[in-house]
This record gives sequence, structure tokens and C-alpha cells, in this order.
Amino acid sequence: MLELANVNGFYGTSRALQSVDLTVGNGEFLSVLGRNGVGKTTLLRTILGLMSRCTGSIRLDGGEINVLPTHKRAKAGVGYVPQGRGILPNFTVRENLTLGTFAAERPASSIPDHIFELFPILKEFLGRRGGNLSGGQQQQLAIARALLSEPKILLLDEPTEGIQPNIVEQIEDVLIDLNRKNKLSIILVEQNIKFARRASSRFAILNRGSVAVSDDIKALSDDLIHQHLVV
Ligand SMILES: Nc1ncnc2c1ncn2[C@@H]1O[C@H](COP(=O)(O)OP(=O)(O)OP(=O)(O)O)[C@@H](O)[C@H]1O
Repeated sequence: MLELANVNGFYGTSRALQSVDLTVGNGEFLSVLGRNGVGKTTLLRTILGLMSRCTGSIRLDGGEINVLPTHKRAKAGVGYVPQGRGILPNFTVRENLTLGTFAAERPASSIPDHIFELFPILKEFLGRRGGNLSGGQQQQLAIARALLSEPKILLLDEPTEGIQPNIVEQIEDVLIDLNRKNKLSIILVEQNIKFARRASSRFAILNRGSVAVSDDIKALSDDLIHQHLVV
């Protein structure tokens, strides 16, 4: 379980995340929604310890991680798929995947087969440079790399943004399966409400760095969407 209590995140002296309380239970799928610039990416960066300063408590399975540097939060079980994917373009697919294993508490000596069962294209392209993959293939690589860190909770920042529709569906299905079959906890930052509704058990809407609404996904009404999400 991931628990945030009274969390504030700062860029220099500017507070971009304000008094956030959020809980993601084991096996839960939380979608974080909100207009541009409300602090969704900042929330994920704060959980990972990538902000210049962060106050409050962030506990993973009861242990305080807000005192840890980012690489130790990864080893504690926080996986991350950043906006823009963060693939190393000159590294091969195999090398990008191997980097993911280094973030695990007990690094695997080879890439396990279940990764290629989820994303068969990566097996085919193991020797290809990351920069030569399509956007959708890079996103699959970014998710696979994060899974190799053996996360207890996976944070994803707009994984379907700018990707061709047939691959979007594949990525959505993999994430839903990882959550429902493998019981992986997920926090998804998403503009795609249809996907958020299909995949999530809960949602949180951010507004100006604070949680405006947090509820069961069934309570995500058209009124709430108009109030907080439609530009
Ligand atoms: N590196 C930074 N330095 C200073 N301020 C920043 C930085 N990155 C983001 N901000 C500010 O923090 C606030 C929250 O930004 P954030 O990127 O978290 O929003 P977001 O909800 O993820 O937006 P989007 O949907 O556009 O990705 C914004 O006011 C933004 O201008």
C-alpha cells in the first residue's frame, strides 16, 4: 500500500503540490486526472523523490520512503514510466531493458520470458537501437524496462499520448492485465478518460496542486468531468 500524508512538492521555492493525502491499496488502479499544469507529473515526481524538496510522509507497505534517494525508492518497489518514455536512443532494446534490471532489489541475470510474452515485438527487436523504434514500440519498451525493476507499484505518465490507436489498445490491455491478473498496483496519469474509466478502480482529480476529488471510478460523473477536466 502507498500512503501519502500532507505531501508538498517544491520546484525551488515554488510549491507545485499542496497538502496531498492519497492512498493506493495493494492491487488498486488509481487514475490521476486534471487539466494541463495542475500537478499530475509533479505528483509522480514527488513520489519518486525527483523534486528539489518534498515534505510530508510517503509510506510504501508501511515503510517511510520520503527519506530515501530516488534509486532506493526504485529498489523499495516504485516503478516509473515517464512522460516521453525516457528511452536511451543509442542503446539497443536489450541494453535499455538491462538498465531496468539494475533498479531491482535483486537484479535478474537475463531478461525473463514473461516480458517478451507481454511485448513480443521487443524480442524481435532486441538488437535494434531504441531511437529506431516507433513511438508505440518505445512505450512498450519503457513499460517493460519499468517492470524489470520488479515494482510493487507502477507509476505511468500519459502512456498512450501520441501513439497510434492499434498500439494504444495493446498497451491498455497489458496494463489492465498486469493490474487484474498480476495484482500490480498502478498510478496512471491520463488525459484519456475512456481508458481511465475502463482500467481504474479509483480516480483522483488534481486542481492547482491539490486533490480536488478522490473517489471510486464509478463516481466519475460527466458533471465532474465538465467541472474539472474539459478545457
Ligand atoms: N521544472 C519545473 N520548474 C518549475 N516549475 C515547474 C517545473 N515543472 C513544472 N512546473 C510547474 O508546476 C506546475 C505543475 O506542472 P505539472 O507538469 O506537474 O502539471 P501536469 O498536470 O502534469 O500538466 P500536463 O498535463 O501539461 O503534463 C505547473 O504550474 C508548472 O508550470
